[in-house]
Amino acid sequence: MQSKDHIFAAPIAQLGDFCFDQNVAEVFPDMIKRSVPGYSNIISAIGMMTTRFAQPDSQLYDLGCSLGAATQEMRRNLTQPGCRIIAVDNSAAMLERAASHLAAFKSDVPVTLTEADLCDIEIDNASVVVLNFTLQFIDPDKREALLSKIYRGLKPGGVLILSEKFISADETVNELLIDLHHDFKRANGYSELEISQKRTALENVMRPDTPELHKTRLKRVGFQHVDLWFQCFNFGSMVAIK
Ligand SMILES: Nc1ncnc2c1ncn2[C@@H]1O[C@H](C[S@+](CC[C@H]([NH3+])C(=O)[O-])CC(=O)[O-])[C@@H](O)[C@H]1O
Ligand SMILES: O=C(O)C(=O)Cc1ccccc1
Repeated sequence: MQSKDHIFAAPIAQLGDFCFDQNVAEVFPDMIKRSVPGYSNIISAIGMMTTRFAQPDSQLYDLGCSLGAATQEMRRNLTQPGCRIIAVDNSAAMLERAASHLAAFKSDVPVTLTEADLCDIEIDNASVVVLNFTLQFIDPDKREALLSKIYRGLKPGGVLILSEKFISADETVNELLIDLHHDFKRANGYSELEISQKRTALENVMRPDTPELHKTRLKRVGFQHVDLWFQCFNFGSMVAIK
């Protein structure tokens, strides 16, 4: 049985910053499905891109893996021999549950779960790197260094799939996309209170960039081919090829 997300359902007197603790890990599959438009389409496409971009005897990275949804989809779609998936998160609660979720599926592909800050890990011999809604939680001043490290760790022809919440440079469109996202959450059963409390809790921890900034930065660190391949409201996914 999967637990339903009621984290922001009751009024919270002293609303702290959102964090990926045990309570969030417990309800995470329900939370992400009801909160992120296009999430399941993006997970499927990560599998499809794995089939295309994985190179024999290389490493695949799932950075900010949470419960390992992208890891599982990569593992299921991996056809090349000699590969290994490295799934990294800095939340112990998430990794604990990721281990049991992944153990529920049979697979010959080795997966290493690593508890670490993405800013401290090494990336090497990589053919596929996934940042699925994770870069938005990294300190904005550290984003370019992280992307540069990923670029250097990728093999020629390797791919980075970068999914994010976006802001729009046009204020009117920005407000429209935020409103449409709130409509999406309402349609998925979240109340006004849940929507507004979560919005406040996320303010200091999730700092989205514009798609234009993402594209310029990916090119600046060296990626030759960069574009958006999916967008639904203010959520989307980019592909960057070395
Ligand atoms: N500095 C950091 N170092 C490592 N992990 C971090 C850091 N900051 C945040 N995280 C981790 O990044 C994940 C972001 S969720 C990713 C969903 C997943 N990719 C999915 O495809 O289901 C997205 C969301 O909840 O919107 C959380 O598990 C954090 O613990
Ligand atoms: O719920 C929201 O409003 C979001 O922006 C997405 C989200 C989903 C899961 C954890 C944190 C943020």
